Amino acid sequence: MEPTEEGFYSFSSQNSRELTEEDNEKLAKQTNISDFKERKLELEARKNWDKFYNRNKNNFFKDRNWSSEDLKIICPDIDFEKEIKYLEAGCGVGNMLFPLVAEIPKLKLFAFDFSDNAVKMLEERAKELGLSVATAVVDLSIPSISSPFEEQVDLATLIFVLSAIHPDKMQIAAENMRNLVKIGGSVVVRDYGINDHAMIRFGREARISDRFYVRQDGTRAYYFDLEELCGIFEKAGFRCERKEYLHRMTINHQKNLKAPRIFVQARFIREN
Ligand SMILES: C[S@@+](CC[C@H](N)C(=O)[O-])C[C@H]1O[C@@H](n2cnc3c(N)ncnc32)[C@H](O)[C@@H]1O
Repeated sequence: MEPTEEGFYSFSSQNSRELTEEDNEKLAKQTNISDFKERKLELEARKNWDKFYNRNKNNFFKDRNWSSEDLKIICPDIDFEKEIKYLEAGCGVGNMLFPLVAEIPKLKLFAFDFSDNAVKMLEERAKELGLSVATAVVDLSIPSISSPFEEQVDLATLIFVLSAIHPDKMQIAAENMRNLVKIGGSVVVRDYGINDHAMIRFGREARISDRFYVRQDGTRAYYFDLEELCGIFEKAGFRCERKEYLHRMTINHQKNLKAPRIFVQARFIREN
């Protein structure tokens, strides 16, 4: 585990991290919210993300500048010199899509999110940049959605999206992704992993169910076990081509704080 830059190291593995005694103490103090509040959060999921984007505009998530290099490693067989139909599913304001197309200009772009505000902000940025992006407002957790686009894509990404969906509806989301991607096409997922620092840090009255939490602003986050993530996509008709936990340690020397971030990352290929 060599530092890759000051205060930061990074590696990937097939295992998440072991919990420390301190982590276990923090987890033991977490308590569940009521069933009533859980149902309310589900009913208001779209509204809460819409409010999130209204409040934060496009300033919250940073452009994911790792996107093109990482995608080329995850999908070495895809020829990015050719036109590739690429969909950012759960696009937010396009923090994956914009840096990606800056590096891979031949991408044909598609994007959707269930937050109207997010999609509007993405459209504005696309217009400023003179980029053509087919956009739609789509809720991935509704069974059997019909594709808002005329064509199925070669490659789709779900970046920190599935974790925002209720675990009971993740299977539906994966099945919907199958309809959006052509046979042989890929879905690349990056999301929060079990035992991530942020999962341990939640306090009382924030746990909805096992590894599923609500933030102060009403948005939710699930922390995945890698095998569980693969199971969801395999059941939806995908083959898992690659899977890993990504380990990142951010260190604040001044405050003497360490934040061991854990993400899951996988590539699924539509089989039939
Ligand atoms: C953490 S943000 C990530 C946004 C973007 N992918 C990125 O990398 O910055 C999660 C996104 O998922 C969207 N989302 C949550 N549930 C969704 C659903 N059921 N259908 C479509 N989008 C959803 C939210 O509106 C939000 O934009």
